[in-house]
Amino acid sequence: MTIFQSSTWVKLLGLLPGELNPNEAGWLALPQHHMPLMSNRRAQMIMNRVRLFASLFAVLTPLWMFVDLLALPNPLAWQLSLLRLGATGCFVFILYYRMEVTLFNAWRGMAMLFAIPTLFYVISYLLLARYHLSGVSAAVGTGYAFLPFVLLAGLAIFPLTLLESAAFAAPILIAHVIAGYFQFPVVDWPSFWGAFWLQGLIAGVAALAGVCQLAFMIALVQQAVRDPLTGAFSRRSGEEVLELQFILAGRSGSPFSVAFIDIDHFKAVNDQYGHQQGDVLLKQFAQTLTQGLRKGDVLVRWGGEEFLLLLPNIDCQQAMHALQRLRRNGFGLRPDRTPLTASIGVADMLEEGCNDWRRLVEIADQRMYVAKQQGRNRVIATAGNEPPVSQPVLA
Ligand SMILES: Nc1nc2c(ncn2[C@@H]2O[C@H](COP(=O)(O)OP(=O)(O)OP(=O)(O)O)[C@@H](O)[C@H]2O)c(=O)[nH]1
Repeated sequence: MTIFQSSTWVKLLGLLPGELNPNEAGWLALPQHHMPLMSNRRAQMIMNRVRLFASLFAVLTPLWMFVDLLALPNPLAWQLSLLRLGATGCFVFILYYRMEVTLFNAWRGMAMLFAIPTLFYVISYLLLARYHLSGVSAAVGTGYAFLPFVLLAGLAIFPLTLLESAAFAAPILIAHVIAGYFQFPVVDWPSFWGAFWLQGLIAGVAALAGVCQLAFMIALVQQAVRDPLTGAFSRRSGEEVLELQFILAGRSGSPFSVAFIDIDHFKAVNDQYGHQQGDVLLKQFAQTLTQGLRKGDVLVRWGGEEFLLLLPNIDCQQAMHALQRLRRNGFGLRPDRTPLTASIGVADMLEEGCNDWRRLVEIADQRMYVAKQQGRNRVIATAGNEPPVSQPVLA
């Protein structure tokens, strides 16, 4: 049993938005299984907030220079002012540096953003430690010691997993220890460890805030991307995922198959048993199909009783095997207890030499029609002028 299946974890999940199911709870701890659409939107959000933070620091950092010049002795005031100008330049650089929206680049942006004030803190701490300040100067000097607290609190504005929060908080906590280490003989150790403990607490609260943001973001993305009846991806978000996966497969040169699935004789269910019963059947069909999918496979409700299955990293032949497995599990039962069946057309991006996902879907759709013409309840995966490869009727 993993930690994500434990009863404590499930109880904790009860405090989170209902859109998160236990399988997705691990998304709050680690980023590696997030669906691409979710990662993309999160990356965009993190990059925007990095710019927001950088613009705030780009304004506030030089402003404090005047206080330093008025309150601190020279050359300390000038050294700190130069340090501030350097840091401001770095923040402005982050503000205008454009990067492709990927999660990796979002992490890079955050790393740069937090590295600047962390270094600033260590250097300023070492400069200030050379002076015995008193009165207003001492008060201004003490203000520098609060920077790690501000940075740790700042982590709270990012929708991060627990692992990411820990990774970004660690260098700030380490910087505090390094600053203390360099001043070993003169540091007041009880105050030092008291401050460290407080920083740890703030890091914990910020991590919680980040995870809550992430949970609500996942809930909103789920609501926005899912078809409310079946829980499959809606057509609009499905097109977005399709485009993204198509580009990724094109870049890596790996196969990418799509299966166009149309339920057989669905109109008859509506006509004989009513639209509501038809809805129940659609829901059951999507749920059964989803249960049999591998991680990374995506089911899209393309329209009415038509679904599109996106199968990254597998070619037509492997897709046929996957579909065979799904058909063996069955798609549920019709109201008269006979098995529900579907006609399926499959196409692989590499095999078809497609450079447009729309064309790939069109080919799979045409093959689905061939399956219908050949008597339904089968999978067709080769071009029309070749002998059709169809699987035997299972129902
Ligand atoms: N209950 C319900 N029915 C829907 C929904 N969307 C589309 N439909 C119905 O799905 C039926 C599709 O019928 P057809 O396209 O004629 O196809 P079919 O009866 O499945 O026959 P074949 O595809 O040829 O096997 C129509 O009656 C639509 O009204 C929905 O959300 N709920």
